[in-house]
Amino acid sequence: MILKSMAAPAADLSLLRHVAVDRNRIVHFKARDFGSPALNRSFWFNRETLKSKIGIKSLAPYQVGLEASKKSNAYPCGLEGSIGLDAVSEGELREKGFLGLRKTKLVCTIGPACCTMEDLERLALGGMNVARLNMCHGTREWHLDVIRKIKKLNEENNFSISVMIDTEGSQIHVVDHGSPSSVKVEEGSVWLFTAEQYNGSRPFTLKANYEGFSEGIEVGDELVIDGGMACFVVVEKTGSDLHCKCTDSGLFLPGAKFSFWRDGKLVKRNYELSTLSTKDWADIDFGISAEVDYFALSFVNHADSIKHLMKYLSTKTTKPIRVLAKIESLESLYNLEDIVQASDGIMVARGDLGVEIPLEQIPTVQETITYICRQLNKPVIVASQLLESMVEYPTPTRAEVADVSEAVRQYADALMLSGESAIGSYGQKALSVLDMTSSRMESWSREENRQSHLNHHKLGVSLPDRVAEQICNCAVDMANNLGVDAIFVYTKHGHMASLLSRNRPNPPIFAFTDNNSTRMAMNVLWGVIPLLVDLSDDAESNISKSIELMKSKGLIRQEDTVLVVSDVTPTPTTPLSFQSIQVKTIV
Ligand SMILES: Nc1ncnc2c1ncn2[C@@H]1O[C@H](COP(=O)(O)OP(=O)(O)O)[C@@H](O)[C@H]1O
Ligand SMILES: C=C(OP(=O)(O)O)C(=O)O
Repeated sequence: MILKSMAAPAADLSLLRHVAVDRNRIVHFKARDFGSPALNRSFWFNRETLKSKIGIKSLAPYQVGLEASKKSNAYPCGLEGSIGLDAVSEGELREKGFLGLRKTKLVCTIGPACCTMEDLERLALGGMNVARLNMCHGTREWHLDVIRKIKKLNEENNFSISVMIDTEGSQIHVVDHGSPSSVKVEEGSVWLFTAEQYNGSRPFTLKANYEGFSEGIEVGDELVIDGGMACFVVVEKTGSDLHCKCTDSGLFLPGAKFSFWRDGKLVKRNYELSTLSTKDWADIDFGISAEVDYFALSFVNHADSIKHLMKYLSTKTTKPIRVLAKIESLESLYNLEDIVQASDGIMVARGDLGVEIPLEQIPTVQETITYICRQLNKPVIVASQLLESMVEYPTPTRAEVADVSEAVRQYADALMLSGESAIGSYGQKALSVLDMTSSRMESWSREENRQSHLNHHKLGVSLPDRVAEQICNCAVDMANNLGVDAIFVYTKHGHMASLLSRNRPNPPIFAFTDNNSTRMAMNVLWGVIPLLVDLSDDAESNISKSIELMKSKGLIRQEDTVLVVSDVTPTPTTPLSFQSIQVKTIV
């Protein structure tokens, strides 16, 4: 067990790395650090520019994203035709060169504000790597329509957007006042919290969504709405109804989440609910038939629910669908390491987490989860309220930009938009802010050589496949020391690609695979550009073919150096299994 008492103010975050900072170091800021947009880009660009660069012709003119002004090492356009690289990465590579490729992946929640073909296309061009569908909202028909549109865009415009289904989960504790807008709560007012279901709204009454919502709750307990939007004390309990007096005024938003606290600690309530509800199982069957790429499982408290779902998937489909665990409860923090081990990746679901642990602990908990995920070689997505103000406003707050930068500085694999894209008026702008902010922080981290602060002594001893792990660690050291332009890796299941990514190398990792599920799964791996290609049993021929193809398209050129990691499995022609590192200079 890694984290012991998250609710207590002095939660044990003993595994949290303390990055050594030399306080006497004199920092010389370079003039170029200031004032210039990331990667010499101006803030807004004409989407037509990128479209024409990547050969997409079907779109109407409108503004989205960021302009990539030409870098001296930009690549010339080559022959038309597919080399298994998606159109957006190919366009970015031509525009900005190897180091200009963004490493941090971007996830967008799809909702009513961005569900037309044109909206989705804009998000794809703006850098969306994964489209998330939250099954808390909308009908299955609506979700299916979105999935079909995304698949059509992938096929017709050579995008590579993965689809994620996020389950509703059965442990959501929600109260509602029955009116569509927010309701003010005055200090001293007494409210009834009831499980009685009725239509419309009643004064000073809130409906809880679950009958047993007040089980184990006592007079004197504190009731906190949405992590602090309003606070109450329980003054009377009648049956399952609670009469609560407001101690800290605030607001009830529709569908507010709540938690109970006693003596400064969260009251753990063991509802007899399983992580996956009947509706969740039906949504999972829906996701299987719609051939989605990931399931994000809500309210995972133990590794068992992840294992259970994985087992179910293995009996229902031959297509590997990756299972991500959402960390959003206190219980999940107690079992964090087991959950990370069992899952294919993690989402730090800060929205619900902020209802269960004090808000001031979220930043350190996020850093700890990110660190543990990297140790255990699992991708991690940082989610919720990254640019919340952009649901309403066209620019983010400075604090939001700082929050995004912090997640990138921590080397999270991916960042996620929720309401900003699903219901906000400025979804594409929010995506471009993520794109620009992460690119800027990545280039700063690279210049500052920050990846050398990663805890290397722990990398290399923590995974079962230690040979592959060591090969990848050494490969990344070599790649950084030699200053190669790109890393190439050939991978069936994405394992070697993830081991390389885990070391957060300076050059981008081009991961060649012949498996489409692997390609889509690699969309959440930091710094990995997946390519879908035919691979033969002959590793050397795969390497030379892909280099030739990239060269013929003008994507690599003479004098570029590429570090190649290959993992050869035994075949009749190559009976030995071996892994190799080669450095090739393009001639
Ligand atoms: N498919 C959808 N249909 C309607 N509204 C949606 C949909 N997906 C997301 N939303 C809206 O976007 C907001 C933010 O999304 P998200 O963070 O995923 O959900 P939640 O607020 O339930 O945690 C939701 O509160 C909801 O209003
Ligand atoms: C991502 C989250 O989950 P959901 O949107 O389902 O509440 C969260 O709580 O932060």
